[in-house]
Amino acid sequence: METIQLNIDKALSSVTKEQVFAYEKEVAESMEKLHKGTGKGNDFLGWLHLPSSITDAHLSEIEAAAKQLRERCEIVVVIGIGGSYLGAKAVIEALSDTFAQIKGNGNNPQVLFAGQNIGEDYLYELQQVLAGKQFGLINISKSGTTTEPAIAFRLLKKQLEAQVGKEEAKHRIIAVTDAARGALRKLADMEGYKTFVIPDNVGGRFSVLTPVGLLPIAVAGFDIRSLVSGAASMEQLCGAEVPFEKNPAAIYAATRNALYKIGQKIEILVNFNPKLHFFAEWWKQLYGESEGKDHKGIFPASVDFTTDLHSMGQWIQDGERSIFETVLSVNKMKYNVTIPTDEDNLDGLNFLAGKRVDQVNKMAELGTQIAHVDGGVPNLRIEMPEITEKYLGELIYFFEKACGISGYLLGVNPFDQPGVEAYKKNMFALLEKPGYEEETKAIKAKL
Ligand SMILES: O=P(O)(O)OC[C@H]1O[C@](O)(CO)[C@@H](O)[C@@H]1O
Repeated sequence: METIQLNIDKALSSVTKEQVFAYEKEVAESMEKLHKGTGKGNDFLGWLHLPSSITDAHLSEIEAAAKQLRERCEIVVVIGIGGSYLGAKAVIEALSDTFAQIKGNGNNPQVLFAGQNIGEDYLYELQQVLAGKQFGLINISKSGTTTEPAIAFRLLKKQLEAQVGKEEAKHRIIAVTDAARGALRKLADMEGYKTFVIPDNVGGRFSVLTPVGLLPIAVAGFDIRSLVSGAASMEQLCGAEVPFEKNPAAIYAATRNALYKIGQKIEILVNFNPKLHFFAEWWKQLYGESEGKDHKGIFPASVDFTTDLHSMGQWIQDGERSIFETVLSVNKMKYNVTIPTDEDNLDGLNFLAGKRVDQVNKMAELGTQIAHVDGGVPNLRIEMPEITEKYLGELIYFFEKACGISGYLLGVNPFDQPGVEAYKKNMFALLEKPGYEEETKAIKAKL
């Protein structure tokens, strides 16, 4: 059976296989911390066995709720930020027709996103798009108090109620939040919205395989069962009992830490397929929030090739040697486009006539790998047979498991994010939120 494959051969000119394998014992200890729940942040390990423990009844409930929204709405706006946004966005973008918003999306509603920024023009333009449309809302917030989604929900809830009335609006709003706590839970219970629970022991960035990701993905018309079963097969392949050399999550975590140790402090997740752009955004939150603490951590960056070879390519080839690349490579395209011959051949490209566009892309990929490795950029490669729900599920779990191991190798708590509170505190102080009087005084003195 085909699965995603990790290949670290082209990183081994910078670190040796021995340096990677020297992590075997520490990886085993990290793995044990995850599986026995003895490490830092052990109250947030609910993602570890999530794929294999999701029940058929749970998936059916999500599918039924998605069906309700799909029947009533031509547009569904998913409101959320960070882990309450990026997983669904990543999977939907990867699986969707790139031009679905122009072409229409068959029987599927358009899925739009809000609450992932505080852009006034973004919200205004979204409200205009929704005016006169049959739309619904999925409001996702674990805490229920995050400012960005709360502002978007206020605006869009009002608009929806004005357009269809309070009673109908109730059937078009679903809340995904904490089981008992938080403002969104309170509001949903008060208004009688359908709700789904984000388990207490699953942090935002590890929540894509809960209703946080599964509900929007099902609304968009994709197969959540296949996504979960892909993740479940990776749960086995990355299990605690799988030996180090055969365990892709262990090898990935060890290699990136070995590289970090020799000064490769930036990891660039590379794709050669624009559909994976938002997958990298999801990955950046996963690794950035998990590892960037105690003044440590690999900085997770991303590029879309070949697009960014014409902008960032120079830096990557020739800039400071503090980077390594992890390339997401997709074997098989969905469609077949052949380059035509041209009588005049003014662009000199007739040597490509009859070749598929993807053959050119694959040679760009290989050429880039060789150039970057020659230029001193270690290269890890993850091959994906094709972009389907199953392989995205595998990739998600692979990165989650490796992230848990890697965070423990680094010696941090991979499951908290205390640093993100700093901007919130200042923003509230500047906005003179009641209760922030002291902070307001202090911050104003700095202006
Ligand atoms: O789901 P919530 O509670 O609105 O949080 C959204 C995001 O905000 C953070 O808490 C901090 O940015 C992330 O960890 C999380 O994914």
